[in-house]
Amino acid sequence: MGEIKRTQTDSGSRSSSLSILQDDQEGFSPTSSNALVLVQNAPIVSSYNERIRPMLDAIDKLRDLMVMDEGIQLPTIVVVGDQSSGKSSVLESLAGISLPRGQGICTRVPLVMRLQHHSDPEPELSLEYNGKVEHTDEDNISEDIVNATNLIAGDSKGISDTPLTLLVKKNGVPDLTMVDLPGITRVPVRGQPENIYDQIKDIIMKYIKPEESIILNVLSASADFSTCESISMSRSVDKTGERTLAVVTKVDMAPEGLLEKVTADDVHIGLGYVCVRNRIRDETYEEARAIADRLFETDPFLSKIDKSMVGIQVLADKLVQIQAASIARNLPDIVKKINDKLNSYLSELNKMPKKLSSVAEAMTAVTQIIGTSKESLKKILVRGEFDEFPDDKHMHCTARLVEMLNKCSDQLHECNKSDSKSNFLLEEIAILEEAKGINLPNFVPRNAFLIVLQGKVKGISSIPIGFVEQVWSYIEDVVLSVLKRNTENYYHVQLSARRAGHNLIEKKKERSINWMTEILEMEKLTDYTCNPEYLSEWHRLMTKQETFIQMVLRGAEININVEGIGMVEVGGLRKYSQVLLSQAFDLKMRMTAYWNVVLRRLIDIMGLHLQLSVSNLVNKDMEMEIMNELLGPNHGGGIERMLEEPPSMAVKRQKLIKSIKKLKESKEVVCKIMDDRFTYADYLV
Ligand SMILES: Nc1nc2c(ncn2[C@@H]2O[C@H](COP(=O)(O)OP(=O)(O)OP(=O)(O)O)[C@@H](O)[C@H]2O)c(=O)[nH]1
Repeated sequence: MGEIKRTQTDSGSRSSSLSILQDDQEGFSPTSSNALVLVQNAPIVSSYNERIRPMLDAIDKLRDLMVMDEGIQLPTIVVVGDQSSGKSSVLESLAGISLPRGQGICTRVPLVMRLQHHSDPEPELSLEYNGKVEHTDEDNISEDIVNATNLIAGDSKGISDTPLTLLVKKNGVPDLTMVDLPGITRVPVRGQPENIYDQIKDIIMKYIKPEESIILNVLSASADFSTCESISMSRSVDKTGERTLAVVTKVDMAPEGLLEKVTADDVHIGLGYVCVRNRIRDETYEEARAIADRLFETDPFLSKIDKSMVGIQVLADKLVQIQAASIARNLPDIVKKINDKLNSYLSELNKMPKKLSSVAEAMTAVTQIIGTSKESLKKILVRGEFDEFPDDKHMHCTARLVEMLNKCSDQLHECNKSDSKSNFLLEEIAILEEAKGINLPNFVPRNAFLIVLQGKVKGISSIPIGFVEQVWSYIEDVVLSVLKRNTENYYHVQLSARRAGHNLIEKKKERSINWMTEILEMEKLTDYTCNPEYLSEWHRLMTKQETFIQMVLRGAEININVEGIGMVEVGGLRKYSQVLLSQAFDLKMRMTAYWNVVLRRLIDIMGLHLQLSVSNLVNKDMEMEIMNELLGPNHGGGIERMLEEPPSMAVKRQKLIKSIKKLKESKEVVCKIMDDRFTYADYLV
C-alpha cells in the first residue's frame, strides 16, 4: 500500500501540500490505491495550499450554484483530446481512482471532476447528476460513472451536455477541478447519430471558448499534433496558446522523436508540455508509476526530455499553479460581475408590478390606474399640459383638436364660396319662379328662402359629421394609449380598460353624431337668429341692389363686382324682369348675411360640444365604464382575474427570483473569501 508521508511542521500541524511524489521503494506497500502521495512541505508551500483551497472551494460552489447559467464564466480546467487520446487515464492518474477507460467513446457527458485533499485516510467519493447525489467508493466508481452516463445520455453511444460531477475527497490528491469532455471523433460508430462530430464540437467549444477556461489538451505521443482535432479546436479559441497546456500520453508507445516534437512546439502550446505514461490494463497505480519513472530515466529517447516536463507529479503541480493563478486573476472580475448582475436583476424585479394577492389590493390598483389615467387625460385633453409627452406631438391634444376645428371651419367656408360665379342669381331666380303665388311682388317668399337654406345646409352636412368622426377617432387613440401605458403591468385590467375605452368612445361618437344631425336639422327647419349682425350685413349688402340691377339691365357690363360675393357674370340675367331680379338679389343677400351666422353658430357649438364631451368623458364616463367592465354583471370576476399574473410576467418574475437567489448565494460565497485577507496577486504565476 502506498503511504502518505507526513512529518510534523514546526507548529505541529499536519497540513498537506500540493507536492506529489511517487511512492519510494522503502516502506512502500503495493496494495495502496494511491498513485500520488504527499510529503510534508516547507511551511511556505503548505500555506500556499491552504490559501488556494478556499478560493477553489468558492469557485466550485459557484459552479454548483450554476452561476455560469447567468453568463458568469468561471476559471475551469477543461480536458480535451481526440478520442482515446488518454484523457480519462490522465485524470485517473491525478485522482488515483479508476475511471471508465477503453477503446472507442467512453466519456459521453462532461465529467466535472473535483479533487479535494482531505486528511482522513478513508476516501469519500460521490457522484452528482440530475439534481441528486450518490455516494460511491473506489471499487465501484468506474461502474457508477458508466451507469450515471447511461442515465444521462442513454444506453447507446450518444452524448449529452448535461454534466456529471464526481467529487473525490482523498488523502493526497491535488486540489483541482477539471472537466473531462467527450473525445473528438469524426466517424460515428454504430448507435451514434450522424452529427456526432458536431455535437461533440459544440460541447467542447462551449467549455473552451470563455477566456477564463484553461485548456488541457491531451495528445497521444504517436499522433501528428498538427493534425489533431483537439489542437485545431483549442487554437481556434486560443490562437497564441496562452491558456493551453498539452499533456502527451502513451509516450511508451512512441518515444522516438518525442523530444523534438515537444521542443519544436509547432502547434503553439503557451503553457508548455508534460509527457506522461498512464496506468494501463490492470496495473496498480504504484506499478504504473514505477514503470513510468523507469521509462523516463532509462529510455534512450524519453530520458533526454527535461524532468520538468515529465510525469504526473509535474502535471499536478503545473495544473494547481495554473489553476490558482487563473482563479486569482479572475476572481475580482467574477465578484464584480456577480454584483452587477445581482443589482440589475434586483432593480428589474423592483420595477415589475407588485404581485396582487387580494381583492382589496386589486381594487386599490384599479383605483390608482383610473386616477392616474384621469389625471393624464385631463392634462392633455382639457388643460393642454403635455409634460408627460413632451416629444409626442400626437398627444398634445388641445392643439390638435383646435387644428381639427379650424380645418372644419375652413372647409365650411370654402363650401359656401363654391357657388358658381357664372350662375349668379340663377338658382334664386329658379326657386322664386317656382315659389311664386298670388301675393304682392315686393315680398321675398319665405318658403323660397327656406328652400335655398335647406339646400345649403344639406350641401355642408357631411363636413361637421366628418369632423365629429375624426375627433372621436383621435380621442380614442389618445385615451387607449394612456390606458395602455397605465395598465401595462396588469394584463387583465389592460384588456378590460381597452374594451371599456373602445366601447365608451363608440357611444360618445354616436351621441355626438346624433347631436350634430339634430343641429343640422334645426338649421334646415328654421331661419332664425337674434344676432344683429345679420340685419346690419343685409342692409349693407342691399345698398348696392339698385346699382346692380341698373347695370344688369343696361347690359353694358358682362362682369360686375358684387359686394360680399366678388366678380360675377351677369350676361344671362338681362332677360329677367326688374322685379324678379330685385327679389333674387334680395334673397341672395339675405342668405349671404344669414349663412355667415349659420356657419359661425355651427362652429361655435361644435367647439363647445367637444369641450363638454371631453370633459364628461374624462371626469366621469371613463371611470364608470372601466368599473362596469371589470365589475359589471356581464364581465364579473374581472377584479379576481387581476390576481392572476399574465403567463409571460409570471415566468419572468420566477426567473428573476431564481437568478437573484442564486446570485445572492454566490455573492455570499465570494464575499467570504474576499474577506479573508488574501493578496490575490501573490498567486499569479
Ligand atoms: N500504452 C499506453 N496506453 C495508454 C496510455 N494512456 C491511455 N492509454 C490507453 O488508451 C486507451 C484510451 O484511453 P482513455 O483514457 O480511455 O482515453 P480517453 O481519451 O479518455 O477516451 P474517450 O473519452 O473515450 O475519448 C485505453 O485503453 C488506455 O489504457 C499510456 O500512457 N500508455
